[in-house]
Amino acid sequence: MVVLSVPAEVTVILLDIEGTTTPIAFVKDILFPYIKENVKEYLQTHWEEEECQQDVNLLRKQAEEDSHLDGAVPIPAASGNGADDLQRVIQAVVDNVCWQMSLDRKTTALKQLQGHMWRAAFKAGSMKAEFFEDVIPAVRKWREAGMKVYIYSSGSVEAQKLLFGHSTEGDIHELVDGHFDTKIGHKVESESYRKIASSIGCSTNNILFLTDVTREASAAEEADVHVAVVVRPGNAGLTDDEKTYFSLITSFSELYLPSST
Ligand SMILES: CSCCC(=O)C(=O)COP(=O)(O)O
Ligand SMILES: [Mg+2]
Repeated sequence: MVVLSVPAEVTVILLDIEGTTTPIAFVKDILFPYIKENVKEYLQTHWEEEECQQDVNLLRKQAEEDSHLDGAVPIPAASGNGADDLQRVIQAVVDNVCWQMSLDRKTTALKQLQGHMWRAAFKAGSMKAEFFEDVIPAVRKWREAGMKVYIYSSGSVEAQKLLFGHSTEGDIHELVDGHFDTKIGHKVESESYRKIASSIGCSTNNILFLTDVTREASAAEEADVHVAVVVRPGNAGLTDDEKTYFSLITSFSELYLPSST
């Protein structure tokens, strides 16, 4: 088995979710289709609620920022004049969400609505989050060795907590010390990793970030964060240069903590 030694200065392990702790297939085949199939009904049912209105307002603001993009879908304000007008606005929100999802966009607006929609499915028990089988034992071991474990995903913090609270292995939220999402900044921007370190109260070189996306690994590395790229079944392939440049692991069990036995 390949072993990657974790530098002694590392005290925090920061984990991506999709493609790292969790199969991309779970996200693409279960989480995302749930949104596409239910978004219209969700909006119709929850439209009058404060939370739903905040989600729509954020999506509308994002749509304004996206107006220069090819295929962008604007979201008009509701005039308050009748059911037809309301249905027109709801359809625009649906089309905007589907357009963003077709591009796998990671905007805070999209991720916030998705998190609110998944809440019902997870709480009803009709959806359970999948984790690769090495993840939970490894995280337990790291914590026993004194490591802190944080999550940094484009999925909203609320959605992340749903995944850890409703997994196929039960409620495992206590394995995580804290969560970050795109509200702290985008995962391909190095400043996000500096802000995360500052929020945790450590230096960037105390963090080891595990992700499947090399652009995220490069951004973290630029901020002096240690990185390893996680190669999982179903992940996008890496170029030969990426394979040579980055430390690669195929399972969390390949990480060796000098402080553990
Ligand atoms: C709570 S994760 C839901 C999946 C998701 O929406 C997503 O964008 C995953 O992105 P990641 O940064 O974990 O690769
Ligand atoms: Mg990922």
